[in-house]
Amino acid sequence: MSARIKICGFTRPEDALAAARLGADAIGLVFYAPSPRHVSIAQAQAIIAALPPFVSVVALFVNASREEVENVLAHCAIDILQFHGEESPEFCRSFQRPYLKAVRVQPGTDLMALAAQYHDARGLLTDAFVEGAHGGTGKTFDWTLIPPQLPLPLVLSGGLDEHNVAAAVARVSPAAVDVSSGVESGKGIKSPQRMASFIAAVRAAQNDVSISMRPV
Ligand SMILES: O=C(O)c1ccccc1NCC(=O)[C@H](O)[C@H](O)COP(=O)(O)O
Repeated sequence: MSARIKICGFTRPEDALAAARLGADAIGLVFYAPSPRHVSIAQAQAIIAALPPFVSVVALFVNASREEVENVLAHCAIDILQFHGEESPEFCRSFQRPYLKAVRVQPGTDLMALAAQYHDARGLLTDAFVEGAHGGTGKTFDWTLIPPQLPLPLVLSGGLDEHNVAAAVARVSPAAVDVSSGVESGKGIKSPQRMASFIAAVRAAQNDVSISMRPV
């Protein structure tokens, strides 16, 4: 099955519409105030309103309160929640919505144990561990730290771009890839050219089934 493509960190409706037209499966909205990609509820509503049908909207939080998450859910048409901090499994599953749990991977990270704890997640999103940052860093991590038998769908992220995503897909055969910095021309400003190149690279990698390593 082909890897789904999520592009994260939109701040402008026109960029999200361009992503959808280019074939992105999902767009991510960052509800985390310290991020340069943070969106308000009004911005999120405008971005969502610009999308055609059948593009999933992912709302990203970092250690948000229950009230913050519920406020976003009350005002925006969100399909999937993404928890990018130290949220407990109980917190993640308490909204009765599909969710992704993000994990910042470094040597010693036990992804099998995390997959067991967050067993009802729609997927485990693996990002790079960077001291003092929660995400959107543009940094890659060592993909060999991902166990081949991970029991949850893998959403690979962290420093992906049009130049390395084909190798990433070939190496770990993720269920989905997630990118932010790697398709930008500025923080929160997505480049249509870079998004097109990224999506083309994912699709091209998948046509070369001979180099896929993860069993389906
Ligand atoms: O994008 C941000 O600014 C951000 C801030 C805090 C937590 C998560 C954030 N983004 C999360 C994403 O989903 C990114 O797509 C993921 O971290 C990969 O980012 P990048 O390495 O820039 O592609």
